[in-house]
Amino acid sequence: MTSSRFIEALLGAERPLVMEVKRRDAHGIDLMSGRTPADIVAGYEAAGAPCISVVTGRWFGGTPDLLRDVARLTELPLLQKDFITRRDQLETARALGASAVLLTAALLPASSMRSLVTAALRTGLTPFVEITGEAELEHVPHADECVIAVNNKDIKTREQDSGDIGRSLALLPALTAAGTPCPVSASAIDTPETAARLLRAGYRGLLIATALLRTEDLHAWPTVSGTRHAPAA
Ligand SMILES: O=P(O)(O)OC[C@@H](O)[C@@H](O)c1c[nH]c2ccccc12
Repeated sequence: MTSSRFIEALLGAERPLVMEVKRRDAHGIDLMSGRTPADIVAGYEAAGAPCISVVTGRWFGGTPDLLRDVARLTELPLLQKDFITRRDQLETARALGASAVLLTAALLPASSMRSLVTAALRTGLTPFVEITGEAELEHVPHADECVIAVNNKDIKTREQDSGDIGRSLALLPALTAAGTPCPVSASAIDTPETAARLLRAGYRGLLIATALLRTEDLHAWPTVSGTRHAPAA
């Protein structure tokens, strides 16, 4: 049993999508379309978001203030998405209102990953560890207390590729074997059908920004019970 509010919320959700607030996509294209963070958060809450991700990283037009603003708007557990490399950033994340923090395996030496996971847990934050390959799983301690997410895009090329959902499908058994209670697939999930396919494969959460910020109807995105009853694609 986990003591993580973030993990509990995802595991208990009818629509287990980590809905993301992201100002721009990787190509610099605006995703807000004139809406405020309050408009977006209200839409996400109405669609039953169990938790919300806030991109504070500059590549995507984010700032730490965006996290603070979203934290004032909602009680939902929040994930900070940025490039965390130092322990003091964990304290800051907590102070801004985060419940979980992104730790990106592709960008962190193994020793830093180990110490940041442990430090995050000690700070009361859930590590949201993002990987792109099986070898990166070796450096994740306390996996039973972490969300482990497969990034379908390549962070080293600043996510300018179109992504490969097959990566998530291939890595799910390794994630489960590593011991995370909450395997997540992140990035490049562009349609409700792709989302349903990943949930049917066994993912317990999906992290989506671009497609949700562009969708006309958040309620068209899958729910757990809808997915269970749908005929296999
Ligand atoms: O817009 P998408 O393709 O749905 O992707 C969301 C999310 O995975 C992406 O925003 C992301 C993945 N890793 C990051 C690291 C920092 C900031 C943002 C990210």
